[in-house]
Amino acid sequence: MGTVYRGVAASDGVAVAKAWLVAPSEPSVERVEVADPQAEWARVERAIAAAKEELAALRQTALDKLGEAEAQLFVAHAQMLDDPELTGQIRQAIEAERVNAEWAVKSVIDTLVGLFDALDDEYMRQRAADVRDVGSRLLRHLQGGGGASLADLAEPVVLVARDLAPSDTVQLDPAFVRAFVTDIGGRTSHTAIMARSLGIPAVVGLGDITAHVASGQVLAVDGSEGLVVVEPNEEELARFSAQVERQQGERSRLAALRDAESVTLDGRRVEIAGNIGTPAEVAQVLAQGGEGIGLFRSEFLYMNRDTAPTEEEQFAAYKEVAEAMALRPVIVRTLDVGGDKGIPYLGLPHEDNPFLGYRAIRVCLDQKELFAAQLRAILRASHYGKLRVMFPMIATVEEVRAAKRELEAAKQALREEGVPFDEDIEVGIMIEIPAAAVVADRLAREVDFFSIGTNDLVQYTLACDRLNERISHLYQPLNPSVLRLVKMVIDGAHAEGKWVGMCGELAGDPRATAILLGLGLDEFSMSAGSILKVRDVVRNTRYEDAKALAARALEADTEADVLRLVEGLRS
Ligand SMILES: C=C(OP(=O)(O)O)C(=O)O
Ligand SMILES: [Mg+2]
Repeated sequence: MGTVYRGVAASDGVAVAKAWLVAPSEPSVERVEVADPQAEWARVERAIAAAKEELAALRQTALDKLGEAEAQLFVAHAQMLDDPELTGQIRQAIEAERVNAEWAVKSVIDTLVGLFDALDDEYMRQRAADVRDVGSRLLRHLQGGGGASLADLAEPVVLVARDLAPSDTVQLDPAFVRAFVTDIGGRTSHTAIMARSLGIPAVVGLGDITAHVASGQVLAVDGSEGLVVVEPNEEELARFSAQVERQQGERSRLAALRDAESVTLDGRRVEIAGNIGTPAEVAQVLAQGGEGIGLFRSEFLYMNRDTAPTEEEQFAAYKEVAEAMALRPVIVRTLDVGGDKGIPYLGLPHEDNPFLGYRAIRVCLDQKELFAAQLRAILRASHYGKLRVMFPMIATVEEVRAAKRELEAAKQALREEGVPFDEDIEVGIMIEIPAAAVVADRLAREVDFFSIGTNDLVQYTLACDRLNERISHLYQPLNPSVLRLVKMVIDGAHAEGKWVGMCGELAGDPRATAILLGLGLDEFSMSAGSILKVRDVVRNTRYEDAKALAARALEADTEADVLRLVEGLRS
């Protein structure tokens, strides 16, 4: 039998392929005295040129696949290699100590990383990670070239990594990357969300899988169960291969649902939409038959750059999405910064409890100019499609009123300037804080719709950090406590004639679909890769049965009991 490891099921699907260790433990670098320091420096110059070429290619890939914001990261890395401060220190180390290039690069990079790390500040830690990334790239080129680059993959593999850096994820080609498994991360970490949107099976939070696997070993991965089998025996291999085949058949069956209606057997219609972070992701949502965009995480436009995007830049991005979706609805969520989403130039202070701190709507209501630029951009773009605006992290009725006042002020200014926008643009809020769920009946009077953000709602309800794998057993989206809150939200909105969507990861979990239908959810928004699976469940469920199931789930004692109820309905 192969050795079995269990982690967090992050992205559905099974795969069998050889392991490929990403950035295996740093190549060892020895200190060697050299006779010709000039020749060593020339080696560094060649390595820098090669690294910059590689970064330019990465930037182009990021631009094509993800958009300008992500591409900026690679520009920043290339700039670091041009920084005379950095290159000067490397050169000096070579000349003064008469040491080999590798040693000089490693010691300069290590010192810099140490300095940044010691500052205990989110921005500086990110800088440290960037410097480390640039340093490893340089070392790789000094030690004989780009052999370890993911872009060079030529056969199907399972990636094995501590975590995946942006420069890794951007290169993932589903044709070669059959699955990935990582030491750290939870179901809602960015790596996991990325895996689901690419439709790649993944298991994360495995602890130290990188220490137990060598490149070339065969791995069988079950992303739905969170299982990894290292060197499976024949019997296991046969079982997994049969599953892979079934999965391929299932994929073609689901593809036929691309243009089908999202309607239950007894006629209840819901909307199934996609979540995106950049305009480039719209294509994936449309390819999977998404009926709208239920969440455009606008903060991605603000990341990996040194200043906030201007009103014009934002306008262009929102307009692009509005037009690409034609008249299908698009919900733009205003800036959700803070917590796990750092944006250094906004000058957010260091906080002991960032998830309970200065973030999202709290920042926007405080930094009014930042907010106004975004609201103007969204309103202007609303003229070109069917945009809706949504405020994140609402805890109180006053916050909604204050946010709406800012929106009204932006509208008034545009009217005075004669700039066209959709006067009837719908306004909604995220329900992701338990306080908001509890007073949903009151909040419903203030807005046109709600969208439930279960990623945060679950962490706040169970007091369980969504990124902490040590307590991932407590991160229970189907815990009856969460379901009861969801019910309060839906009932509160419906009583006021308002509709309710869900854009947290639970909306894309087919195990939850029948319960959410039964609770009365009107719109489901998820990673593109889940759309067809959820539509399939909707089309095979009777609304009347779903209501009965939901009623029983609300009375269950535990999440495990809820899951057993779901299994009962399915079998
Ligand atoms: C959709 C959500 O927002 P994010 O994951 O961006 O915090 C959520 O909290 O469920
Ligand atoms: Mg959230």
